[in-house]
Amino acid sequence: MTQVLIKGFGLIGSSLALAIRQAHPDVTIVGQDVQSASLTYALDHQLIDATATELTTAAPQADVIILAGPVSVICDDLAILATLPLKPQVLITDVGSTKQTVLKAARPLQQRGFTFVGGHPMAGSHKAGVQAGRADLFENAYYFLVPGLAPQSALDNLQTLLQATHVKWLTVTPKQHDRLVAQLSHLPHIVAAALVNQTQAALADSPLGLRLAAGGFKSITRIASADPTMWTAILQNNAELITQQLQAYQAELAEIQTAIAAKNTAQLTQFFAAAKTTRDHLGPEHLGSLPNFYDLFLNIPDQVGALADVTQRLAAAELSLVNIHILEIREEVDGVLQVTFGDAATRDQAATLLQAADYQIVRRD
Ligand SMILES: NC(=O)C1=CN([C@@H]2O[C@H](COP(=O)(O)OP(=O)(O)OC[C@H]3O[C@@H](n4cnc5c(N)ncnc54)[C@H](O)[C@@H]3O)[C@@H](O)[C@H]2O)C=CC1
Ligand SMILES: O=C(O)C(=O)Cc1ccc(O)cc1
Repeated sequence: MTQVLIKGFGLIGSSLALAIRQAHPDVTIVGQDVQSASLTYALDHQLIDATATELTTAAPQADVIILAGPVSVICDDLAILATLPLKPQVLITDVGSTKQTVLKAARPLQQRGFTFVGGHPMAGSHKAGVQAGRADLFENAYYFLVPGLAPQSALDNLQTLLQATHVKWLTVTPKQHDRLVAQLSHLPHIVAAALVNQTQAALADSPLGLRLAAGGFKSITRIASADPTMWTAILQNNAELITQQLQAYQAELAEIQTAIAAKNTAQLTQFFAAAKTTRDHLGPEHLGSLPNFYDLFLNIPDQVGALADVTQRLAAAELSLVNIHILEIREEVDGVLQVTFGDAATRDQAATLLQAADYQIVRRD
């Protein structure tokens, strides 16, 4: 029976596990993570069949190894794998957001004759952790494959294993990959985080400050909620290309600053018109890549039927939810219920409906 080892069992690792389970229920999935709570959750929810504590002992048993920790950890793991007595036919892959340093780190492994295929799903979320995992997270998204020295049969096997992700496969070189994602993903994350930090500082003396922000600020900065450890590793592993693109972006900002100072109406209008034309052709957010999901967190009383009451109210109003999850509930203490929706409008309608029924909404994101 095929055994798949997934090291780094967070958002991406758990979402891939769910997709593998869907298409290949007979595959044994072993999870490894530094956070034992993630593995307990994964076992409890049947995302994995077993846990592993050490790569050194788990990897030699595996037929497929998926490295899904932060990029820096993936590079370290590849160096360790090169020293282990792996199965000769093992297929090793990763999901890291950068590819040049990853492929470089895979060289010793390849020199020993093992097969490594670099991978990167262009879908995800600003949310981290095993509990955010979804089988349909990658639907319609592009999934980069960076074969390096791997034969076509290895790419075919990986695509078969991950067929339930319903991604669009795209084979690229490490450099092509890193250039594309520096511009489309890494630079936007820097811009979002910089905007949040600068706004926080600029409005520090305003009593309501950031809480006054409308939808525009929230949608352009959503990805600033992403995991800091993951993004530090990404920036360090794609530093050169990100630096070049940051310089080009700063030049764009300087140009618009000059146009504002010069009261150059034509240039200002052209600036927004060009962006609007390009953005309008991108299509709806849920098609193509980067699906999103929207959460409501509400207090629920420790009473039999509380969960059913919430779901019945939503069903009666024909508000469909993607997932529902009790975060904590202790005897005689209120619990927090996380209800996930496919779009912001449905989530907001659900919030209004539940508030009217005296449920307290503690957070939405
Ligand atoms: N979040 C996203 O939207 C996307 C992320 N990626 C890439 O996928 C990888 C994983 O990202 P996520 O799943 O989002 O992050 P995550 O934070 O949800 O999961 C990462 C997991 O790795 C574990 N981990 C960290 N160091 C470890 C170590 N030394 N040994 C074992 N486990 C370790 C963490 O405990 C965590 O559970 C990263 O390389 C990221 O760049 C790729 C596409 C999208
Ligand atoms: O949530 C979003 O919009 C993202 O941008 C997700 C994402 C994060 C990292 C990647 O390497 C790919 C996709």
